[in-house]
Amino acid sequence: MLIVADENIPLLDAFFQGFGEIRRVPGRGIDRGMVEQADVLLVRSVTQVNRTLLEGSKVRFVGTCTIGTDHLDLDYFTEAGIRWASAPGCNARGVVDYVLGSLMTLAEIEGANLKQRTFGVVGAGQVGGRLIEVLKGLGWTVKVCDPPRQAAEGGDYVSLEQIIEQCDVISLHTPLTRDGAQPTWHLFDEQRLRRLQPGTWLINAARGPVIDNTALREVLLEREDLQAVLDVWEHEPTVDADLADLCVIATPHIAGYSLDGRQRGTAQIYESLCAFLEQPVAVRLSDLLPRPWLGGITLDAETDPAWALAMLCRGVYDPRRDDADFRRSLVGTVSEQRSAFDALRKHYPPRREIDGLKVRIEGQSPALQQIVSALGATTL
Ligand SMILES: NC(=O)c1ccc[n+]([C@@H]2O[C@H](COP(=O)([O-])OP(=O)(O)OC[C@H]3O[C@@H](n4cnc5c(N)ncnc54)[C@H](O)[C@@H]3O)[C@@H](O)[C@H]2O)c1
Ligand SMILES: O=C(O)[C@H](O)[C@H](O)COP(=O)(O)O
Repeated sequence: MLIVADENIPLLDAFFQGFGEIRRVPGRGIDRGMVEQADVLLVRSVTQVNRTLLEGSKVRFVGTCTIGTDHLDLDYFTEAGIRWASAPGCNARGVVDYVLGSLMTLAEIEGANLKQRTFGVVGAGQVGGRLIEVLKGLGWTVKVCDPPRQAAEGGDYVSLEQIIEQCDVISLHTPLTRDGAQPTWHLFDEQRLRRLQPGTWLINAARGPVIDNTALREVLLEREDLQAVLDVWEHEPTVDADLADLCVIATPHIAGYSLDGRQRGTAQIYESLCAFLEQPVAVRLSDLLPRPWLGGITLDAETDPAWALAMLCRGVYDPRRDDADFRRSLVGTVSEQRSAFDALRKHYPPRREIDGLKVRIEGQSPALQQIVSALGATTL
């Protein structure tokens, strides 16, 4: 069996060497010639997998080690009888850590009290759902917009217009869709961006085109009160450097790049391939993941809860380093900037998730206890 795989997929040998030959290729450069003789194609989000790439090839299974699937032509897969799998939820916790780290940074910059903010989460799936749980666990006010979920299950949801009118922190966690009843392409267009409440913080760690980037640049130029955090960009790996300049935090699509999340993505696709081939699962991620290294933080019961929260979140992930590295890369020609975007991602340093955090509270502090459990960390 020949497996053609994006060279940036971690643990390729550990999971897939038992199946046959693995041919590693650069994800952005995968072409017809490379996949013609492949039985299995393993990708990440940077490879467009469609008729143009696959027609006439031997590929029978496509696995994307990512949550997002907007780079896959699923209609074509159905037509061609190609089985596929994605990795739902694999790096959701990493994205939540990114949002929390960004909120702590924004709060510090603005001297804001997060308790007094109203949080709007757009998209309540694997990422948004976890984020809502954490924010509510912290006792903060959260409003949720998810029309597909609302239609399917009912529940306590608000409209996007209500999010815009009532929230001063808005975090986007929808897939990128162009068709269907609730398309998300340019969900935040110029008109909606202009209606954001004074002082709103807008966070996008979903997909770049969920916000009209040109309109956002115009609106941010006019309205200094708005703060934008962007991890994803229209036309990646090309980034509008002027827009990045106007953002309070700008990063190169690494919100979900926790080591755990990336390795979990590979593990989930391995399990799907085993199911496709009707083979038993022989390799376990738990045997491969390095030990959590965030063990053993001790807090005194007298510790200020707001300080403790910021310290715990930023101890796990502080977006300021990625922001600084990214801004330094936005120089030179467009082609140099595109290469730098990919290089920052390819050589991303290991980062662990907040679940691995172990906290000892010395004395009794219900407020600190609430924070630790809301974050999903373990109390020692
Ligand atoms: N920046 C990153 O590193 C990173 C990492 C992981 C995922 N992502 C992106 O985040 C997206 C969300 O991930 P997820 O795991 O939560 O996906 P999910 O499929 O579990 O959840 C998406 C939710 O969005 C809802 N939704 C769809 N259209 C909507 C609309 N018009 N308005 C409001 N809600 C809508 C869906 O009903 C669903 O509940 C992914 O599709 C991916 O594009 C980015
Ligand atoms: O959809 C996802 O899972 C994320 O956006 C993922 O982190 C993208 O990373 P990439 O596949 O581009 O390496």
